[in-house]
Amino acid sequence: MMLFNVLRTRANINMRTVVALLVMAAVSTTMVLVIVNMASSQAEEGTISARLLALMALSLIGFIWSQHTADTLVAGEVERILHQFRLSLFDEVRTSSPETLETVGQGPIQAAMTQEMQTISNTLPMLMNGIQQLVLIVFVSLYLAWLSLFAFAMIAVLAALAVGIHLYRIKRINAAVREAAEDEGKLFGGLTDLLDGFKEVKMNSLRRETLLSRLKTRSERTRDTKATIKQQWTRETAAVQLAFYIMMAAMVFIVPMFTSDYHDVAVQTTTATLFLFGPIGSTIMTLPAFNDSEAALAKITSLQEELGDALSKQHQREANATDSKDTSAPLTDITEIALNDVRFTYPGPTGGFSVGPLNASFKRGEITFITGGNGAGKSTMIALLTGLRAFDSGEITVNGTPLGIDQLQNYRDQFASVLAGYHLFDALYGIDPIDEDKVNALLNQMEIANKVTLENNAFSTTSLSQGQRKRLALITALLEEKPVLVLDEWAADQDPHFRSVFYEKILPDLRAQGKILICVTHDDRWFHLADRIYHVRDGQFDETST
Ligand SMILES: Nc1ncnc2c1ncn2[C@@H]1O[C@H](COP(=O)(O)OP(=O)(O)OP(=O)(O)O)[C@@H](O)[C@H]1O
Repeated sequence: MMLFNVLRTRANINMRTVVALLVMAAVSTTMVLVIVNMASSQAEEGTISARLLALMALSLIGFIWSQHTADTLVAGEVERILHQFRLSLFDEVRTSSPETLETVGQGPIQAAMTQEMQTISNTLPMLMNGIQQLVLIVFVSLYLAWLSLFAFAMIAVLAALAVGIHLYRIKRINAAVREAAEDEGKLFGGLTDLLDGFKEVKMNSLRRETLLSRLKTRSERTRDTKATIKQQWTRETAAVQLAFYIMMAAMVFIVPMFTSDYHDVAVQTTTATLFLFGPIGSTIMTLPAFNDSEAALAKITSLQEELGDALSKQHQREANATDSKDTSAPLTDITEIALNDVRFTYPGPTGGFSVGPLNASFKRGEITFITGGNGAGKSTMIALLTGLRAFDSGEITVNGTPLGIDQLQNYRDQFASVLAGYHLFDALYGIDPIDEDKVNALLNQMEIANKVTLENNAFSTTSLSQGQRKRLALITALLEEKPVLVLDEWAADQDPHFRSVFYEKILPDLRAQGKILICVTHDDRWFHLADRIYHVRDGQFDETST
C-alpha cells in the first residue's frame, strides 16, 4: 500500500476529489446499464422513451467528463511526484562524495531513475482504472442484487471462487516473471561484457567462444522461462473466460430452478452479468501492475534510505575534516593551501588502505610534483586535497586558516583538474561567458585547432586520440580560470614533443600567471622544473629536494 501512502502524502490534488470522480464515472456507467435494460423492456413493447434517451445522454456525458477529469488529474500528479523523486535523487547525488556513491552503487541509482520510475509512470494510470472498475463492480452488483438476490449471491460466490483460484495461480506466474527478469539482467550483463570488451573478445577466439556460449545459455534460459510464462498466461486468460461462461450458464440454467419470478428479470439480470465481466477482468489484470508499481516504489524508497544513511555518515566525516566554527566567508586571493596531519582510511570490513599523517603545502606561483609508485596513494591524496573525499582527522588550511564546514563547496570550486578517469564534456558547462578568442588560442597552443573547433559553445568533436582528448580536457580546465590546477599523470598519454611543450612551456606560463600547480607525474626528466616535489610511499609524504 506504499503507492496509496505516497499519493496521500505527496499529492497536491485532493484525493477525495479523485475518488468522487471515480465513483461518479462508475455510477454513470451503472446508469447506462440500467437505462439499456429499461429501454429494452420498452422496445419489447414497441415504445421509445425520450426521457430515457435524455437520461442516457446525461449518463454518457457524466461518464466521459468524470473519467477524463480523474485521468488527467492523476496522470499529471503522478508525473509531478516522479519529477520530485528525480529532483531529490539528483540533489542527493549532487551532494554525495565518491564514498557515498561507491556505497550505494551506480546501478541502483540508474535503475531507479529509469526502469523503476518508468514502471510507476506506466502502471499507476492502470491502477486508477482498476479502482474505477472496482467501484463499478460494487454498483452493478447492487443493481444485480436489486434485480435478483439469488442471482447476485450465485454470481458473487462463483466470481469469488474464480478470482481466488486465479490469484493463487498468478502467484506462481509472478515468481516465474521475477526469475525471467533476473535471467534477463544476467543476459544484459553478458552483453555489456561483449560490447565493452569487444576488442579483447575479437582478439581471442577462445574467450569469444566461452563468452558467447555463456550468452547463448542465458538467452536459452530466458527464452524457455518467457515462453512458459506466455503459455501460463494464455491458459489463465482462457480459464478466466471459461469462468465467465460458467457464470452465464448458471444465470440461465441454475438460477431459474431456484427462483419463481425470475422470468420477469431474466434478460436484465443476464445483461447485468455480462456487464460485470469487463470490470472483473480489468480489475484482476490490474493486480500484477499494482505489484510491479509497489515493487518499483519499494526499490526507490530503499535506495533513498540507503543514500540518506550514506549521506549522513558523509556529513559526519566532512564535519570531522573541517573546522567547526561558523565560517562561510568566500575564499578569495588564495596564496597557499595546506594539509595538516591529515589521516584517512578507506572504509572496508577488514580495514582498507590508510594514508597519513599527511603534511604538505602548495603555494601560488609554484609547481608541485607528486611522485610515487602504483598504489602508493597519490590519487587518494589528491582526492583528499581537493575535498572530493572527507578525511578522518587533520585539517586543510587556506592562507593559514582552517577550512570551515560551510566553505567546503566553495573550496572545491577553487580547483580545476584533469584527474584519473576524467570525463570530457563536449559542452563548456560552467564557463560563462565563453571567450572564443581564448578558446581558439588554447586550441592552437594544444596543437589541435585543425581537429576541433568551437561550435555553439561546445567542442565540435571529442572523438580524438587519448592524448588529444586530454589536451581538450586541459583546455576546459584552463578556461575555468581557477586559482588551483591539479593534473593527475596528464602528460602520460602525450608524445615526446608535446610532453616537452607541456613541461617547458605550458606549466611555466601557468606558474607565471600565479596559479597553484599540482601535478602527479613520473617524468623524472622534468623534475628539475618543479619548485617542490612530494614523494608518496605507502600513504606517506616525503618532501624531496628538486
Ligand atoms: N575506492 C577505493 N576503495 C578502497 N580502496 C581503494 C580505493 N581506491 C584506491 N584504494 C586503495 O588505495 C591504494 C592507493 O590507491 P591510489 O589510487 O591512491 O594509488 P596511486 O598512487 O594513485 O596509484 P596509481 O599510480 O596506480 O594510480 C590502492 O592500493 C588501493 O588498494
